[in-house]
Amino acid sequence: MLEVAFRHRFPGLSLDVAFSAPAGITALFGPSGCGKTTTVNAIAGLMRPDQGRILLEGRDLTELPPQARRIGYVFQDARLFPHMTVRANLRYPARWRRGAGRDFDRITEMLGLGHLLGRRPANLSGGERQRVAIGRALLSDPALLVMDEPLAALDAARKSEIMPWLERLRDDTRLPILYVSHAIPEVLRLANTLVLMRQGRVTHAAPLTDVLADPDLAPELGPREAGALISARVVGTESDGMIRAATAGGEILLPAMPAAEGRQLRLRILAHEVILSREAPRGLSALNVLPVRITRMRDGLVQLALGDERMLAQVTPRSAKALDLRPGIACHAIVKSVSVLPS
Ligand SMILES: Nc1ncnc2c1ncn2[C@@H]1O[C@H](COP(=O)(O)OP(=O)(O)OP(=O)(O)O)[C@@H](O)[C@H]1O
Repeated sequence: MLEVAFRHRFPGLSLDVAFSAPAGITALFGPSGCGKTTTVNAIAGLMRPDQGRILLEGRDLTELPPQARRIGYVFQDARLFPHMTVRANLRYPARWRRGAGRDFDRITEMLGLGHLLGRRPANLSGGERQRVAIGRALLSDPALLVMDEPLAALDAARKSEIMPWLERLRDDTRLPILYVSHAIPEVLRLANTLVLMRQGRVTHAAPLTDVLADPDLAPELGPREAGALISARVVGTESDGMIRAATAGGEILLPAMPAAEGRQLRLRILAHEVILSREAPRGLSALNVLPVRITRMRDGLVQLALGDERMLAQVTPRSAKALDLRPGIACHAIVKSVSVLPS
């Protein structure tokens, strides 16, 4: 666990930053200039905040020099040593840090680097170079991994190539990973925890699913992005190939895809893809109608309880009035489309 609480004054901006990052990926998200890099620099020991404390697994980092903090870094550009092979790059941290380099085989296997060990960075793709950079950071025996826009320099194809490796890293290690990003798709797919920053302050820090289902916060991610992430489990395949999946509020049909029974999925349901009806609808082309209860409403966004999970629907003030929508009432959520994220 990383626990950050510090204040700092620059001539143009006062920072007051406080959040915790548990194991898994914590995304630091906010507009340009809100203080993300400054926060990372304070954690790394590259700047000294006016006041505050930074604790990593209960260890106070505040007085430690950067090299003693046990933080592994991955930047936008891989920053590998060009004259060294991949193996030598990966072995590099073990030259100067005791305890580093221990899990060489496990980490190279986890990141799929085995067949690249003899190559030099110039002969790797951008995605492969980033994987080596991640491996090198992990082999420095870190207690925290900081990734500052690690995919920003990659094209879309390379981004989707490296994403599953990042998911594996998130799921296979118990490390807290601080992930700075502007990109909503990356945050949605990777983050467990979301820290929203604005003008030098943390406005919210919460599990990603809570932020996405909160009508007060969801708009901060962008007007078209409001919508929840819910979990589901594959229970069967229909004769036409469509997948039946169980959610907290009942079964849902998903587009055909190869999916074994029992597989866990994460479903992204955008607020503007959900229609609400007070009556059970009939004669609709939409396949998925879920029983829900309204829990909160704010500015055209309605939060719905689906069993013990929450989702969002977007409604116009006119429809909200016509249907007399208010917290506490039961209704039916007609879900026009669902996207499935790997889990
Ligand atoms: N060394 C400095 N001296 C004075 N002001 C600074 C200094 N470093 C940062 N700032 C101020 O702090 C603000 C936040 O900078 P920071 O780089 O942390 O933002 P950011 O959220 O990482 O932005 P971006 O997403 O564009 O990288 C800057 O706009 C600037 O006003």
